[in-house]
Amino acid sequence: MRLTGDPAPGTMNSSSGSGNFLLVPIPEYPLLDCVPNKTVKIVVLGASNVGKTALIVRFLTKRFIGDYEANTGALYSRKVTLDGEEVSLQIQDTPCVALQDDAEGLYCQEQINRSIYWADGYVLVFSITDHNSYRTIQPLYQHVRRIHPSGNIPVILVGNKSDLLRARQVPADEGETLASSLGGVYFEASARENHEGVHTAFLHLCQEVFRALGGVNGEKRRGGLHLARPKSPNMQELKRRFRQVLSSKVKSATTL
Ligand SMILES: Nc1nc2c(ncn2[C@@H]2O[C@H](COP(=O)(O)OP(=O)(O)OP(=O)(O)O)[C@@H](O)[C@H]2O)c(=O)[nH]1
Repeated sequence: MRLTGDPAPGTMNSSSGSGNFLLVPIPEYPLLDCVPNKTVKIVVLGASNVGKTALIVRFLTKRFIGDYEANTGALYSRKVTLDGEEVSLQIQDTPCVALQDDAEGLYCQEQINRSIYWADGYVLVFSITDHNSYRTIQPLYQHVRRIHPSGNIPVILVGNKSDLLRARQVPADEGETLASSLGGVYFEASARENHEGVHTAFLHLCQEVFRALGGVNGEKRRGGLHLARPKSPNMQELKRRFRQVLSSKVKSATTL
């Protein structure tokens, strides 16, 4: 969801007492200043109403914000310290995805596909109170895989709304099993009640991405995560050149 209000770019306000915060994406410094290879790009994906925006806002501001409008996909930027190094973190909020009637395909806007392509790491969110939102995760992950068919996909699975235990529809062990089948870690969190859980989850993914990109001292692998396989050598062309070299050698031998 998008946060309510239309404040001037670069501002963050709270209307005191009402709990109705106004917030826009806040680049803490111009995106152009971002140091290549020290930018961690994360996208938050999931079904409708699972708390994607609430989680991002909780992570960035330590606050829970209750009033939202439909999400148009905001990009948030922030500096974080990872492995002792200052890194530019960008978090992309997204509109919701939904299962198609056959429950295997996804309704997924083009804007989301672009975000998936752009990102280095993925926060897949469902609500523990909504089994349908849980069922979207596997097809959603497959969708990410289709966009990044090769290589490592840093991912975490977040079961949000853990404060609503009485309404739980997805047991924690189902979340854990699913996360490990995707090669990620499962976190249960409540954007409403708790900052620590949300912080731990996001930071875990940031670290994973940062290390995958090369970390502090490692070889920089930006793009390496998503690099298309190098083209295999063109054998026809190689043979043609080989014949050419051979025939020129034969010619020079016969002319001696
Ligand atoms: N109880 C509870 N409610 C939450 C929590 N997180 C979000 N909500 C509420 O759930 C609703 C949806 O939250 P959003 O953050 O807008 O969810 P979203 O996934 O961005 O929604 P879409 O825009 O539909 O994609 C809002 O009413 C939030 O106040 C949580 O941890 N616990």
